[in-house]
Amino acid sequence: MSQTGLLYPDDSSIKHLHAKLTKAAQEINTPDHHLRRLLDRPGRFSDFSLGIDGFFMDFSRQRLDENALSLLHESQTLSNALKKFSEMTQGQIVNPTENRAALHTAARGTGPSPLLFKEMDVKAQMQQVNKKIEQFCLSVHEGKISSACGKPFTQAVVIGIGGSYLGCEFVYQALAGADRKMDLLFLPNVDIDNFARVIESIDKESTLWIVISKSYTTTETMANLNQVSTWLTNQGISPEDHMVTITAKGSPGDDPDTPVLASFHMFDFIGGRYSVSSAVGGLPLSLALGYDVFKRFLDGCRLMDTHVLESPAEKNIALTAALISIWNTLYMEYPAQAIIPYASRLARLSPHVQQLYMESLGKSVSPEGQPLTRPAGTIIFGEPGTNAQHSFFQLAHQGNAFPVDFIGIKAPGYTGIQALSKGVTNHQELWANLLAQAGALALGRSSDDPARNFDGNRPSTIITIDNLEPESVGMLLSFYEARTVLEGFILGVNPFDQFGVELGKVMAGDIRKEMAAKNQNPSYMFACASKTDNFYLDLLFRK
Ligand SMILES: O=P(O)(O)OC[C@H]1O[C@](O)(CO)[C@@H](O)[C@@H]1O
Repeated sequence: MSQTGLLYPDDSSIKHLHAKLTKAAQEINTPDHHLRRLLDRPGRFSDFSLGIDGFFMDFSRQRLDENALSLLHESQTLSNALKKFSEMTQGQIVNPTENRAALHTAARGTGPSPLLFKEMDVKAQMQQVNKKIEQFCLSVHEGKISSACGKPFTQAVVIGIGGSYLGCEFVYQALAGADRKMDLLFLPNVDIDNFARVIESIDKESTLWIVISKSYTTTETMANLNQVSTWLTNQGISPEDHMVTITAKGSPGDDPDTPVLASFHMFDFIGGRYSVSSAVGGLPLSLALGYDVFKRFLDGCRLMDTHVLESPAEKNIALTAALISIWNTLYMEYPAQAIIPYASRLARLSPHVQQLYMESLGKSVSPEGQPLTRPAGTIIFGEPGTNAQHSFFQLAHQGNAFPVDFIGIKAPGYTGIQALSKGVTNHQELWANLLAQAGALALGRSSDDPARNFDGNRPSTIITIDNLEPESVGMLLSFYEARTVLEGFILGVNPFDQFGVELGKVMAGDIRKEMAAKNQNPSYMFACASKTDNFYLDLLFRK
């Protein structure tokens, strides 16, 4: 299949489509295409919304019309994005720069059975890992596996960074309503105060440490592992008696002689930012909430996977969202995108999607190494509503506009007594604000006082899920994964490599060597390549 993408430089059909999309954007930027006018069109809401059981997406307040949407679908056709997505779930090499497949979908059972990859039955291997997780967690919960101090494990701390914790933290917080079997804490940052906060919050005698690192070389994670091990030993606890690892087969951490309570494999064909449905999420979430909850989360992921694989393009929710993202970034030229869940339990969704999207699409060359016509991707940020209204929505309404994904939950987790204030419950108040914000951004309100004038015409999508049960959270996670991957395929980038994170690591290594020399020899004179760095090291080490 010939490779192409919306950002490919030399494809004449792409150039022609790009010109049509650019013209369509110019039309949308005319007064008779203000959202006030678009929203008045007959059938606007029904034609610009899509849904499946448990997941509804209303994009009627996005600044596009039938013409623009139809042209955007042409970009999907030209790039064969949906076909490529399907091939991805079957184990084809979709990460050519690392010669890898991307089989995060197989971790929840999506794709053919058996799913053979390099003579390995991938699904069978993953089911084996999940079986091991289920059995280990049951033993911990039943006290058959307990701490070296003879106590049951009641808390677990994930030592991991990036995709080795962000997705897990998002899902753990989202599922806060589930019966908690253990508390889960996270130690991602090498900042010693992150460690300090964690040890203040745990009982060391009943805490299990979960080291998660696909490479087992990430400096921060290895430094935290060393810090925790040193602290435990100093506290009279043998680290290996309170530790499990999750790492790739053959990584430095995958040493059968490493004495830990248990070790679980992750696979090199699952990238960190796509790994929460693998053991990376499976073990911590099953320890905290029970394996059945994790299994229900996987069921939700698979439901959305199936929709993306089986629905026709014009009914495809994740594809449509990917096309809208491309439209807003490339043609409407918005500077960023916000994810604003009107649910405090989804507070960690945008940090997870930040890595998922920006580490996947923040590229400037095609998988074949061709410079793209412009760098891909945009900035993702977000906070829960209604908090965001009292933080940065001033700019959303009257400043440099940006599109918003509003996420609403039909039924909150809390089912206790609910007071009425101004005649409504708090959950209803939450929804009143969500709907009002989307409306105000779209419609605005004219005023003779310029400071009080709202020009509106500011785009948003409203995503509604039934609740914060595991299945709903799984659908939401898979939706953003699929939206990211499809956008990458359509643009013509490899969504699965991340060489951009390497230079900083190398330069930190050079500075680290200078610091280590000083620690060895206090009279050492810093000799960083950069005089600025020498200034800061002198400052840092000055007594
Ligand atoms: O799981 P590892 O190998 O420690 O990597 C942690 C994170 O660091 C990154 O590799 C970026 O440096 C992410 O892609 C990854 O999720």
